[in-house]
Amino acid sequence: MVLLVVMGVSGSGKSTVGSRLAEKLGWKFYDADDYHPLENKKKMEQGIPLNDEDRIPWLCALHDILRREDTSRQDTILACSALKKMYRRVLIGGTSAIESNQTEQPGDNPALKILFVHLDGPKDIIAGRLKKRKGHFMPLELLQSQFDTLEPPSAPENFITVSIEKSLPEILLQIESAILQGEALPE
Ligand SMILES: Nc1ncnc2c1ncn2[C@@H]1O[C@H](COP(=O)(O)OP(=O)(O)O)[C@@H](O)[C@H]1O
Ligand SMILES: O=C(O)[C@H](O)[C@@H](O)[C@H](O)[C@H](O)COP(=O)(O)O
Repeated sequence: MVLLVVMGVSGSGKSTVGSRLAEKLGWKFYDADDYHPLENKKKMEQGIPLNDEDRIPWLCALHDILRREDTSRQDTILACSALKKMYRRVLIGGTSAIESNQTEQPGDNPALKILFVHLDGPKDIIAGRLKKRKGHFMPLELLQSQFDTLEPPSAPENFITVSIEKSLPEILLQIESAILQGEALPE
């Protein structure tokens, strides 16, 4: 059973890659954008970047969704910016990750095993794609703040990095191959 979070800055391709992969594999798909409270969306629409206070409750709600799917052994893909290491810890451990600053918890609430797929690429390419994208609440001027906030995943986090300069089919194949090689099962 696999829990996969496709992460990266706005416009890196999270929703596209996540939904296509879920469709290809027959897995469940969630887009974190659908779970932002209205205030968060309004803020972003006005060109104001979100802060930790705005994001933590949203990430806790997303953790609860992943926890539920994990309990029912449902392979699941979530598209979520997850820009900071702390945000990824919340996705893994929920509120206890904030309280204890740890992801490993004993007892009946163990940390979730998540593979983070970081869609990584240069700002100019992403800006070009965002300019072409229509009907989305996220304005282009927030892209710099997304890059400023981004803490790319690093060891010992469980992650792979995928270049957004590849074609979509190549990206999907790289992720599928990482899953087959057991990258999603760190123990
Ligand atoms: N590998 C890719 N090659 C070319 N275009 C892409 C690729 N991945 C995503 N796109 C396009 O880039 C834009 C942003 O992708 P999207 O999935 O909305 O990003 P995000 O969910 O990270 O904000 C979309 O118009 C999408 O079609
Ligand atoms: O944490 C955040 O600041 C937001 O989640 C942001 O990173 C996310 O990207 C928006 O939801 C915009 O949506 P797109 O990522 O689809 O542009």
